[in-house]
Amino acid sequence: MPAASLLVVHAAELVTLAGPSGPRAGALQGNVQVIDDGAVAVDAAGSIIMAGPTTTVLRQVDRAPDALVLDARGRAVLPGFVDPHTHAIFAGDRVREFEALLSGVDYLDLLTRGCGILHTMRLTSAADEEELVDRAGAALDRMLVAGTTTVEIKTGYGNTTADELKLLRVIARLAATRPQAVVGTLLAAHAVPLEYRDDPDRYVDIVCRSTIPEAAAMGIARFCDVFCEAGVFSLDHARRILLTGRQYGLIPKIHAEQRHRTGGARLAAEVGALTADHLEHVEEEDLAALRASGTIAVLLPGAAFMLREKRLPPARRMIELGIPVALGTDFNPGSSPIWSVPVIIGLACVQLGLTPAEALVAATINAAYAIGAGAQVGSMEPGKRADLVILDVPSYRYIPYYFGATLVDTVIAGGKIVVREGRIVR
Ligand SMILES: N=CN[C@@H](CCC(=O)O)C(=O)O
Ligand SMILES: [Zn+2]
Repeated sequence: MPAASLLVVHAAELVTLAGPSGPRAGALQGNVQVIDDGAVAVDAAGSIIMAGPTTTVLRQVDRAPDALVLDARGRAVLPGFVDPHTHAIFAGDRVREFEALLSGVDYLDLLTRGCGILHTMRLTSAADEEELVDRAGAALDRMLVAGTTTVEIKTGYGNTTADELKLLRVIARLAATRPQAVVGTLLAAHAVPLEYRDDPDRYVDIVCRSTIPEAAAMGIARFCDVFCEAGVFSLDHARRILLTGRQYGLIPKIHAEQRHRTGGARLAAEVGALTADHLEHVEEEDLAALRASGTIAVLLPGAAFMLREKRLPPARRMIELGIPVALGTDFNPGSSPIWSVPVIIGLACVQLGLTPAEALVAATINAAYAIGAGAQVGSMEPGKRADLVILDVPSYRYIPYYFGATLVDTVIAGGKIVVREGRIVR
């Protein structure tokens, strides 16, 4: 066993999330594994050596001479949050559009008028790589302060193949320079650019014949996603895009049944998508298909909240059926300008009826499996990346209870302290 170079000891509650491998479903959805007076030992390479009761860890793990010991008395220690669904690379914002939404304008009508996602696509396509790295980096800093140590980032605001490839380069630069682990997703089919409005098939041709093959060759994206929605990309478009992505080695993911039921959830099951995301408008037979295919439901209550969506995903029914549920922020400038996973946990409890334990599983280990990183992050287990969050409260149960509050004191990413007393350590 290597010597510990960092030890966190005497946590009031060490919430390890340790358990059998694979996403947690049904009765296991709420399996968080709490150790009172717990400790975690981290090696010099930034991996977890052991998590357990403080007395056991101190007895069994040797300490390097210069080891740093953090006393977490009175505090809860959790694995870093994993955000499995963000659109974090964009230029500008849509604060004025938010006011239009509040006054009753429909989110999808904005797209029809060339606004919404298309507005962000224009600004993002015009921005250079440097500016986008800086802007997304600032967003990732905010996420870090809120406890996110692993983040999935989608492209999707590029107008052309070249713009989408630019966004992939931004993802690669963020992955190389930020404290968080970053996972990339190609979302070339996010909105039909205005010039293809009358012939969306032609745009889908470009996505399938040029964007997907060229993007896959870069080796940056791991997943291929599509916004399957009435008036955006049809079920047939989505099928073609996801199958083409799969042919090029990109694992399917899908924005499904967000504003209307279009068959996206059943398509997810058909093409073996790892996740189906949103799912506000699913019906029982869609859930049966997801259950049968083992697809993870990624719920995004921030978007439903900001868009004042009346219909919410049937999270309790999903858990009852044994569908693993994960949570994401869906951070983006339109439907969810929310970067905080704790806020999402609060919404998931209050609006979707998850227990705090179920929501925590959804935002850590299940979110990790939702981006294919369940063996590396999402729980405190030997060999995993030492990503830890120390709260300034004694239990994870306070996260939804003190809704919207900043309870994160310290964040450790890959064994390094990156946030202390709520501030980034440079
Ligand atoms: N629904 C599609 N995509 C995003 C919204 C992106 C935007 O509005 O800019 C979502 O997941 O909610
Ligand atoms: Zn999204």
